[in-house]
Amino acid sequence: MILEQQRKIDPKQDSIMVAQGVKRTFGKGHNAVHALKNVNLNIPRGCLVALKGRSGSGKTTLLNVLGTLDQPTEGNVFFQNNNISNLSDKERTNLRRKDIGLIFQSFALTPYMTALENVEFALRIAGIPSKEHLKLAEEALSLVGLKKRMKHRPYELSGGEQQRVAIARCIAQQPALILADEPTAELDSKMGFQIIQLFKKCIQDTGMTIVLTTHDPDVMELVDYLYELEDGEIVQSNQNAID
Ligand SMILES: Nc1ncnc2c1ncn2[C@@H]1O[C@H](COP(=O)(O)OP(=O)(O)OP(=O)(O)O)[C@@H](O)[C@H]1O
Repeated sequence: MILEQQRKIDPKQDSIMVAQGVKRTFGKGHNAVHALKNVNLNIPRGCLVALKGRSGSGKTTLLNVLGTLDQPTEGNVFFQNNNISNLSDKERTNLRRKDIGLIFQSFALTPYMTALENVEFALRIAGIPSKEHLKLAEEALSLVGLKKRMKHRPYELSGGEQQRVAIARCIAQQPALILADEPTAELDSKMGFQIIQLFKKCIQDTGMTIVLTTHDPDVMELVDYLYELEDGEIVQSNQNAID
C-alpha cells in the first residue's frame, strides 16, 4: 500500500497526467462547497486506473477537472507534461476532440443518428480521415458487443447498450487518455467484466491510459491502480500489480 500524499510528485516522470494541489470550490462564503480540497494525483501512462469513494467524495468533480470540462479553483493539472489548467475554451475543446476522450453518463448520444452514425460523427469531429470512419466505427461497435445493433437509434437501445455506444464512440478515436465516469454502472456484471477486459485490450494494443470511477469491488480488483477519494482528498492509493 502506498500513501500517494507522501510521495513527491514530479510532473516529468512517465505519467500521462499529474494533478498538483488541486482544489475546486463551488459557491462562496457560507454556501461554499469544497468538492476538492487538495488532490495530488499521478496517472501512470498505459495503465487502467480507478477512482473510488463514497457518493459526494468528489469523483465526478475530479474527472471534470482532469478532462478540462471544469477548471480548478487552485492548483494545476498537467497532461503529457503541459499545464492544462488555464487553457482557452478553444484549446480545451481541441484537447477533448483529439487527445482526451470522455465517457460520461450525461453525454447523450445524438438521438436522430444510428449507433454507427454516432461513432462515425465523433471520428469526423476528431479530424480522422473519412475513408477510415466506417471501418473504425464498425470495429469499435463490434468490440462492445453491438455488431447487430449498429443501425439502431439510441431510443431503440437499452441504457446499457447506449452506454456501450458511448464507449465505442470514445475508443474508436483511440485518444491517449480516456476518462470514464462509472462506465459499468448501467451494465450487468458479465457485460461490466467484458468492458473492463476491452479497456485492458485497448491499453495493451494502443498504449492508451484509462481512468474510471467505480463503486464496484469486482472492477477495483481488475485495475492496475486504485485511488480512494474521501471528502475531496485522495486518502489512499493502491497498486494492484505490486500488492
Ligand atoms: N456545481 C456544483 N455546485 C455545488 N456543489 C456541487 C456542484 N457539483 C458538485 N457539487 C458538490 O461537490 C461534492 C462532490 O460531488 P461529486 O459529484 O464530485 O461527487 P461524487 O463522488 O462523484 O458522487 P457520486 O458517487 O454520487 O456521483 C458534493 O458535495 C456535491 O454536492
